[in-house]
Amino acid sequence: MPRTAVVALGGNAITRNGQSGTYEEQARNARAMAAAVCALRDAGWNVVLVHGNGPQVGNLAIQQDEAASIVPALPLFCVNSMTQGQLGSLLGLALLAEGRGRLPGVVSVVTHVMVDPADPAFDRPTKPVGPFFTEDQARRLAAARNWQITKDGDRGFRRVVASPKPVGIVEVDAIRALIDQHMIVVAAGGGGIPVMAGDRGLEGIDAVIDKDFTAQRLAASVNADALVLVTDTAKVHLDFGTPEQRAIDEMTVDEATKHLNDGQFPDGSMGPKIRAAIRFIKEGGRTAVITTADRAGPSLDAAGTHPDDATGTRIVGVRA
Ligand SMILES: Nc1ncnc2c1ncn2[C@@H]1O[C@H](COP(=O)(O)OP(=O)(O)O)[C@@H](O)[C@H]1O
Ligand SMILES: NC(=O)OP(=O)(O)O
Repeated sequence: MPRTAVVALGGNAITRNGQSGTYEEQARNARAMAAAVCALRDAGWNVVLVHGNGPQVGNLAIQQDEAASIVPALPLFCVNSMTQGQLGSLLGLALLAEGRGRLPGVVSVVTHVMVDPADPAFDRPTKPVGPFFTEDQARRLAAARNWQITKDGDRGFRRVVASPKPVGIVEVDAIRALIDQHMIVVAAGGGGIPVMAGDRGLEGIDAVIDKDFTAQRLAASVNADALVLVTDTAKVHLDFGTPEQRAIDEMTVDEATKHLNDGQFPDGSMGPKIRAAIRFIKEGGRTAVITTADRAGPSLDAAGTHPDDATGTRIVGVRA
């Protein structure tokens, strides 16, 4: 019986730092991702892919605003659903091409995710979306468009939007059924389309959910064996960005919690990945990995035959 890995893929891996987000750039990046996912399949894993959408949802929201004098701008929750379609297609095409003749199928599931409208995150936007700006540009845009902005590491300034925690995945039974058919499933893209219970059923609510947290919730819901958080850095570091920075090959949940409490992992970037990994293990998952796409397979190799320079950072309950 194949094991199941839920793989979270950062939106920044699809539109990379310094890229403007053209279709060709995104398709090229998706092909690299598809090769890594197919390698995981070849190693015997069922794969559920949860893509991010930070750059894409922010870009698309700007396109909505810019065109608002000609056609109505649609709300942010709805723009999230557009990114699921666009990125689901992009990744689907890349996976179908890469896995030609080897895959039973690739299915993208439009996925809604329940959030709590009383989540304090609605009063404190933290999720960076869209392009990077200089401080001056960002301040002018914030004033003109009523944006909140933040410094995103040393990469520049970005718009931030509310990012509530995912509390439930509406289409989870359909996702489970597709995993049982050994399909590659693209699900809960962009962290899912945020919804809450309303008078007439579920209603959209404007926010962008963190895809690492949603990937963890989905992984727990489908009893996944592994949670793989793919990003643009091969390993998590201590004292990241300082002359003393050093890579971590493996951390126990206790060690990860201590480093998190020591402020080693910032909220807008590495923090959510570490929190998602810790929660996954605490809720019964076996292995969580944070790394680049090409190192995902070697990092999940239970035999441990790969050298440290081919693997990422593993988060485990206790050291073997
Ligand atoms: N302790 C750390 N170790 C490694 N990377 C870190 C650390 N702290 C912050 N980062 C930053 O986190 C980034 C990954 O987070 P983010 O860009 O939000 O990921 P993604 O969009 O891929 O989900 C890395 O590119 C790196 O700049
Ligand atoms: N929604 C989300 O978490 O997107 P990123 O991974 O692009 O930040």
